Amino acid sequence: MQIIVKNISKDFGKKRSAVHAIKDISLKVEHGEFLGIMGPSGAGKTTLLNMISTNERPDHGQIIVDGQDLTQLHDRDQTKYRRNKMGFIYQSFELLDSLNVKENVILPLALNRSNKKLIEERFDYMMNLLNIKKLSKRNIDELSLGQRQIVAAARALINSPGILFADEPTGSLDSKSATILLNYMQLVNQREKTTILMATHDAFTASYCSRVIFIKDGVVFSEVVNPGNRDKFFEQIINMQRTIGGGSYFNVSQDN
Ligand SMILES: Nc1ncnc2c1ncn2[C@@H]1O[C@H](COP(=O)(O)OP(=O)(O)OP(=O)(O)O)[C@@H](O)[C@H]1O
Repeated sequence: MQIIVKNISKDFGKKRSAVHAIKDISLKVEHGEFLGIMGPSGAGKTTLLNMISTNERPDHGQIIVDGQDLTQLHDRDQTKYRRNKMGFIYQSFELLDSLNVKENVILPLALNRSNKKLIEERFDYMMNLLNIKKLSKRNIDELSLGQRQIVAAARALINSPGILFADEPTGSLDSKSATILLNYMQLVNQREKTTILMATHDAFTASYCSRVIFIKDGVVFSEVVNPGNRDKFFEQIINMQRTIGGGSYFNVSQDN
C-alpha cells in the first residue's frame, strides 16, 4: 500500500509546557517499500508510527493510504481499518500467555470471524514461511525470546496486511535471533509486497530497509537510500547517526 503523509503535527500537553513531538512532517512511502525510521530517543519515531497506524490522531495534517484519508475516518472505522489492513510487531511481543502459539497466531483472523478453512490455510502458510511449524502447540512461556518475536511476526502477518508496523522489533533479541527475524521481514516484504515501516535505534537492523529516514526533534532531518549493498548501507547509516548526534544511546551492533 502507498502512504502519503501530509503536514502532520502532534503536541502533547498544554500551552507553555507542550511537547512538540511531530512538527509538520510530510512523507511518501511507496507500495512495497521497507522504510526505516531512525533518530535519537524522544525524536518522535513512535509518535509518527502511531499516527500513520491511526493509533493516535494528529493535531493537523492528513494520512492518505491508497488514496483514502485515514484521519477522516471515525474511531470505529479506524479500528476496523487497522484490523483488516495493518499488522504490528513491538519490542515487547504482546503475545497472550493464556493462549498457545497457534491460538495467538490465528487471533487476528478469529477476531474477524474468518472461516475455518481460510484460518487453517493462512496458519499453515505463515508457519511454514517463518519456519516455526513445530512450535504450534507450545505455550508462550516455553519459547525463547527470538521464537516469541517470530511468533509475533506470524500473528502480525497472518491476515496479509498491506502495511506492517514494527517498533524496535529487534530490541529484545540477540544478534542471531534479530538476523533471523529481519531476514523473514525482508522475505515477506519482497514476496507479499507488504509495505513495512520500522522504527529502530539499531544500524544493523536498519540496514535491512530499502530506505531510512532520520528524524530529530520532530522533523525529518535526512534520509539514506539502500545502494543495493547492505554493508555499504550500514556504513552510510552509521555516518548519518554520527552527523545527527544523539550520544551513546544509539545501539550500534556490528556483529553481522
Ligand atoms: N503520551 C504522551 N504524553 C506526553 N508526551 C509524550 C507522549 N508520547 C510521547 N511524548 C513525547 O513526545 C516526544 C516524542 O516521543 P516518541 O516516543 O515518539 O519518541 P521516540 O523517538 O520514539 O523515542 P524512543 O526512541 O525513546 O522510543 C518525546 O518528547 C516524548 O516524551
